Order: sequence, then structure tokens, then C-alpha cells
Amino acid sequence: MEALNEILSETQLYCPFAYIDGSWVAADSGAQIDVVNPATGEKIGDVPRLGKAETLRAIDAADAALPAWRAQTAQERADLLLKWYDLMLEHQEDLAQLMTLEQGKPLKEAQGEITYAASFLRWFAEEGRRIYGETIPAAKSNQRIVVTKQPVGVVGAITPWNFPAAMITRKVGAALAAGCTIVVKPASQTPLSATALAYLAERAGIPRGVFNVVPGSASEIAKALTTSPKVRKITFTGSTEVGRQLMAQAAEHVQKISLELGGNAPFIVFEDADLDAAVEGAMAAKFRNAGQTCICTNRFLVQTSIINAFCEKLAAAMNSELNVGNGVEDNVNIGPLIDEDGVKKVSEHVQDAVDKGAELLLGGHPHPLGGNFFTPTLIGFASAEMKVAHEETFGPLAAVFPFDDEETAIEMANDTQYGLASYFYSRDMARVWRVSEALEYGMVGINTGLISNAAAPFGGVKASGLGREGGHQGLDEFLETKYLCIDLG
Ligand SMILES: NC(=O)C1=CN([C@@H]2O[C@H](COP(=O)(O)OP(=O)(O)OC[C@H]3O[C@@H](n4cnc5c(N)ncnc54)[C@H](OP(=O)(O)O)[C@@H]3O)[C@@H](O)[C@H]2O)C=CC1
Ligand SMILES: O=C(O)[C@H](O)CS(=O)(=O)O
Repeated sequence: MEALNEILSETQLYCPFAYIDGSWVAADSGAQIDVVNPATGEKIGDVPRLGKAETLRAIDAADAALPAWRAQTAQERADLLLKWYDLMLEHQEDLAQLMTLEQGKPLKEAQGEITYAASFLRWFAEEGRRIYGETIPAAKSNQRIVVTKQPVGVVGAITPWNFPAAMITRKVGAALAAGCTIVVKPASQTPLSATALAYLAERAGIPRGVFNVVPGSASEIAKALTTSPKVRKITFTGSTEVGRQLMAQAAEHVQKISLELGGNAPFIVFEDADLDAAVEGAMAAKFRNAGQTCICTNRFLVQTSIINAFCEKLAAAMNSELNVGNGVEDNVNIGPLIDEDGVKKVSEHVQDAVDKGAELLLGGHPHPLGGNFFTPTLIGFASAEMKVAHEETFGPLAAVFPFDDEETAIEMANDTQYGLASYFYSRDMARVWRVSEALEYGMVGINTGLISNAAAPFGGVKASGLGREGGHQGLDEFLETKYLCIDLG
């Protein structure tokens, strides 16, 4: 295995440290977290394992940096975010290599994520210059009512491994544009993308203390963030289970909270759909990041009159288009799952479905490459009592559920605790409006399987979370509304 300094053209992008108050630091205890390549099991690097004491220092640094940062003009903050954006794109190849090595996604997807991640910095640089207030006609002639927006303050962020750069910039870009400062705890499996982002933020001139990265003990760091009165906002992306815990912890100091949690996306194909377009969308919505995104399709709901044709076309596309392997290899588009637990979960969902009557149409087992690789799998005649119907698979398993009519399809689609992303294909415009309005989800892809975009409000309802990221709504999560009542005497 080549060392990172032989792979990276900018070797300083490998930052095996935490970043607090503009300094690169080790853990007080000297403890470290090994970073392992999920494709090979080899160690590629390490970061310090920080705990409560270091996190409190990071919070203090963010608190100390807040007055000067919020006092900067929106334009000054935007200029720094745009410099950071430029540096991300300038170093896109290195950042993608780092991401593929620590997360496993194919290099082309990693390059795409860097573009996607950088787009949040540009989007919020521009949005930050349009934080408008308002005046309201007062009830008394000698009074004036003004509404202003101000930054929430110090933010605590915890991010997942599946989008190691985009889930950070989607939060940090908005927070900094709003005038907030932030402490980020990245996922322990993918910390190097986070520290590389901090290195580029420092190069861009983001002042010390504004953006801090604390890899380490999730529970200790989260407890420090949620029990500090200096932290006014918690933003989290990850599992619903952890999101519920953080929501409870944030209650002590009534911290604002945004939660981007799990999903169980339905992908409905009506008989009036363009079937070839639906299969193309299905491939995108299911197999992005080897199925490891919370907006990946978990259930294909297909009208019985076209289900055989859909399954045949989807199986053919899976066979001809999907190539499993190490993400650094050119022709690979399905990398490894993040770890053995990921493989176990997919295997469990497949076996459970087959035991309960599903038909195995393709794959159904770990890949011959072994390790964390899993064969893209298609099962037919899935039904509601199966685990895949109610749990998030987070892997390359396509489960097809039959339905007869629109009303049944909507009932099936909404029969989950989740409500993040949903998709459907139809060419009937009246049906498009009926189904869009009936689906209990934060996001609906209509005749498309790809919905991620910095300009759109990303987020869910029910157990998929609270709040939105991206769009102008994403900025509101880091702003407080202040009402001024002015008596002119
Ligand atoms: N809605 C969305 O936008 C997204 C949702 N997800 C969901 O997240 C799950 C997969 O991601 P995964 O990273 O495994 O999710 P986890 O919730 O396990 O981890 C997410 C982050 O939370 C941290 N964490 C773990 N336990 C705790 C705790 N007790 N207190 C505070 N923080 C904790 C992790 O740290 P550490 O790594 O150190 O354990 C990591 O940084 C799936 O359910 C997926 O759907 C994922 C991405 C986006
Ligand atoms: O932006 C996206 O596509 C999603 O955030 C992917 S995930 O990280 O939420 O799963």
C-alpha cells in the first residue's frame, strides 16, 4: 500500500491532527484512531482521539472567535468562503483520493462529492449576502417595528462517514455565512477528509477558532457539546438512533437542533411511466455510494402490470452496468461497504426476505472479492413483513414490491417511520400532483432518481429528522430572528 505522501500531490492535505483555534494538535492522552481502507483493510493513517477536555477548549476557541467573525460583513465572510471553494476545486484530485481511500467510494464518485461539497461553500457565500430583515406597519403611529436576523452563535456539528466532505461543508458553509463559529466532530471512519478541509480553510484565511475539527470519542465530544451553555446550536447527520439521543441531550440548554437522519425511500413505478427512464433512475437512486446514502431507494414499489418488464430491465442493467471492486480502479462503480457490520446488515436483509417468500433474482451474497464487498442484489415479490420494508438497508439491495393501484402504492410508500426522500415515475400530470401531495416525505423525486443539490432544502419528516440543509432554508437554521419595537416618543 503506497503511503499517502506518495499518493497525494499536496502531501500537507494529509493532516493526522485535530484542528483547534488555528493550531494542529494531538490528543491530551496521546490516544489515536487508526483510519482503515474499507477496500483492503489496510491502515492508511491516523488522527488523535480527543475527549471532553479538548472539546471544551475548542468550544472556548469558537466562543472567543465569534464576536470578530459575526462583526465581519457578509461580503467579507463570502470572500473567504469562496477562496475555500476555489482551494477545494484546485485540490479536487487529492481530496478525492483521500476520500476513496478512507470511505471506499469509487474515485469518480469521490470527485463528484468534492464538487458537490464545494458547491455548498459557494451557495452559502452568496446566500449569506441576502440575509434580509423586514419592517412591519406598527399599530401605533409613534412606533416602528423592525425584524432583524442575527447568527445563533457557537455551533456543534457531528457528521457521518458516507459523505465525508459534503456533510461537513453543508453545515459549515451555512454556519459561517450566517456569522456563526463551529466545532465539528467527523465520523471516526472518515476523519481525514475533515482535517483536509480544515487545512484548506486555514489556507483560505478563515480566522483561527471559527472552524474547529475534533476527531475522537463520539459520546464524550457530544456530551461536551450538548452540555455547554456556550453552544447554542447542534447539527447532526447520521442515524435516527443517535439523533434521538442528541435531541434529548440538547434539551438541557434548549439548544437549537437540526437532524438529518435515516431514511427508507420508496421508488414507485406506475404503469404509465417511461419504463426505460424509470430503470435509469432506479440505478442512480439505488446504487450511488453502493447504496450507502440515506436517500437511496430502499423499496421499489412497481405496478403489477409492468413488474415483470421492470425487473427484467433492472436485472439487465445491474448485470451490464455495475462493476464491484476497489474504488481506485478505473472501471469500478460499486466500492466496498464501510465495514463488516454493513455487509452483515445487507446479508441479513436478503436472507430475511428470502425466508419470508421473496424471490432472489440476482446476487444475494457477499462478493467473491471478500472483505466488505457485496454483490449487487435484486429480489422480487417483497412484502411488508420483511425487514427491508421497515429498516434502512444501507447497501446494494434492490427489493421490488408489487402493487395494484395508486391508493395502495401511496399507503405502502407512507408505511414507515421515516420520511426523508421518495421517488416516483409517471407521465400523468394529474397523478404527479396527487401523489406528490400524498407522500409523507421531505423530498420527492419525480421522474428522476437524483435529487441532491445545494440550492434545494434537503431534509425529512417523522423519524428522518428536523430542519433543512441547503437552499435558503439551510441558512435559517443558523440564524435567530430579533424583533425591534421602537417608540419614537
Ligand atoms: N439524513 C441524512 O442526511 C443522513 C443520514 N445518515 C444515516 O446515518 C446512518 C449511517 O451513518 P453512520 O455514520 O453509521 O451513523 P451514526 O449515527 O452511527 O454516526 C454518525 C455520527 O454520529 C457519531 N455518533 C455515534 N454514536 C454517537 C453518540 N452516542 N453520540 C453522539 N454522536 C455519536 C458518529 O461518531 P463515530 O464515527 O465516532 O462513531 C458519527 O460521527 C444511516 O442510518 C443513515 O441513513 C447518514 C448520512 C446522511
Ligand atoms: O446530499 C445527499 O445526497 C445526501 O446527503 C446523501 S446522505 O449523506 O444524506 O446519505
